[in-house]
Amino acid sequence: MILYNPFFLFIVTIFFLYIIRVILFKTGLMHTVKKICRSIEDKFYVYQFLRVPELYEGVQENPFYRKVSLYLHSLPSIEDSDFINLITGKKNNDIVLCLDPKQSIEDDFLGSRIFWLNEGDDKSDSNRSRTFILKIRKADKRRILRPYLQHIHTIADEIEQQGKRDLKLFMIADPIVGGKGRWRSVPFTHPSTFDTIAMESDLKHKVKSDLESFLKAKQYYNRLGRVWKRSFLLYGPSGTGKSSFVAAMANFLCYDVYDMDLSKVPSDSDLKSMLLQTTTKSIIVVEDLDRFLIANPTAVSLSGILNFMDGILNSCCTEETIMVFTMNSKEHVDPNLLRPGRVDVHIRFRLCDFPAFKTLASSYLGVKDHKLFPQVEEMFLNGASLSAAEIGELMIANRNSPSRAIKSVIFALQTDGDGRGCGENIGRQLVGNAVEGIDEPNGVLCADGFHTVKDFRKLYGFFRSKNHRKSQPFVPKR
Ligand SMILES: Nc1ncnc2c1ncn2[C@@H]1O[C@H](COP(=O)(O)OP(=O)(O)OP(=O)(O)O)[C@@H](O)[C@H]1O
Ligand SMILES: [Mg+2]
Repeated sequence: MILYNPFFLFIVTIFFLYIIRVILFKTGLMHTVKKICRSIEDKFYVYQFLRVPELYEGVQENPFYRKVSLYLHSLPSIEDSDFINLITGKKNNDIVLCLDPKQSIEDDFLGSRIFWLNEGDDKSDSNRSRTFILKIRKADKRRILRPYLQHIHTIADEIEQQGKRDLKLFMIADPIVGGKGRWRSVPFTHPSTFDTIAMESDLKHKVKSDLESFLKAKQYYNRLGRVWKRSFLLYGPSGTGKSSFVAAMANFLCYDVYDMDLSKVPSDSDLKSMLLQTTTKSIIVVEDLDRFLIANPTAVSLSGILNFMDGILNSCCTEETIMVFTMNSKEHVDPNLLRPGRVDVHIRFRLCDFPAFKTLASSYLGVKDHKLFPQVEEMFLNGASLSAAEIGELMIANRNSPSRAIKSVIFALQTDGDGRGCGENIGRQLVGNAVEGIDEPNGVLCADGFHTVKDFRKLYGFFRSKNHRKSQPFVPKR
């Protein structure tokens, strides 16, 4: 009889509803129900799909892809994605969420729902690049598409300006895994900065202001009919900080790094297409160029390298290009390869001298002065020298005892200091890992034989007057 009691039936219904709610929310069923509801809802709308490929015509970089990527990765809804990659950010305790290929994400704009799909890489087709697909209701398109795209531009620019972007290191992909002539990226977390590099501070300021004035000079380069490009050559013995300097430049500019390992580039045409794939706001680095040239490569020809250095291939890009070449010595390299205009800034990295040693002692050991310093100084003055890498290693190994660390450096200078630095560090105005000169914004830097900025300026002035060329005023744009 109780079964027909309305009160009892009410209680039972409530109980059942409660159980269903618990099942839906405590298990993944709710998610599935929502998905089904959404796919039913979708049947009532007509959608339009818009592709944002990373490359267009298979080779040239599409800057909008990068902006979309920045924008999507800043959306709070990324946390609700079914699959997400967790990657360590710039700081150690920073976790960055990164979209998985084939992953979709939702966005709301002006009251409309917009969907994005990360198409990822199509490994079966090496010409197909990564793509984002925008899915928008046709009914909403006229009203929101333009303002929405503008909104993406604005937000992405803001993120870039605030330096929130996580830097990437691009390397040439293994042809079997990543496709022929393609880049793959990993987070760039190199901690080197201009502050951590033992180098004359005046030189660091010159490099920084050179970079800054170059970035402001877009209109100036355009007016001259020149590709907006700046090339740096870092040369000097092993372990003197060339690669660390590249990382410091990238961290200073907040730019990605493209590690162009020429030995992995199969041909000149691949070199071209890989260059066109590089994105703006990045530094293209060619390490150990001298070794590559001496090895007499067959895959990439000298003219391929020259075209690359001249930036002809990048001339279709209106954005700035920064290239850095490193080498141990310029001795065996055709001077034509390093002529002014092809390489703008030559920075010479030297073995350590006493001031550089003191900088290292201060940063590695926290020691500004020590009773053993005069002995070390004398050894440097007598021509003994070690690279910053060698001294750094000794200091790290003995970091708990500064005296022991300095003694081990003295010992190494006695045994290894075989005069490599002899004549290098003595009698020079610039100390430590020194540059041979920094030019004016529209000029060229020192080549061999000009050891001071003054020398170079004299010669440069001579050429200018000879060619009856008037110096152009420097017009910063930004
Ligand atoms: N000037 C410097 N100041 C501080 N640390 C330095 C300096 N030079 C080198 N080091 C340290 O030595 C190590 C090696 O330096 P790095 O790889 O930059 O040298 P490199 O000139 O690129 O050598 P190689 O020519 O062999 O590639 C790094 O760990 C770096 O921190
Ligand atoms: Mg290096």
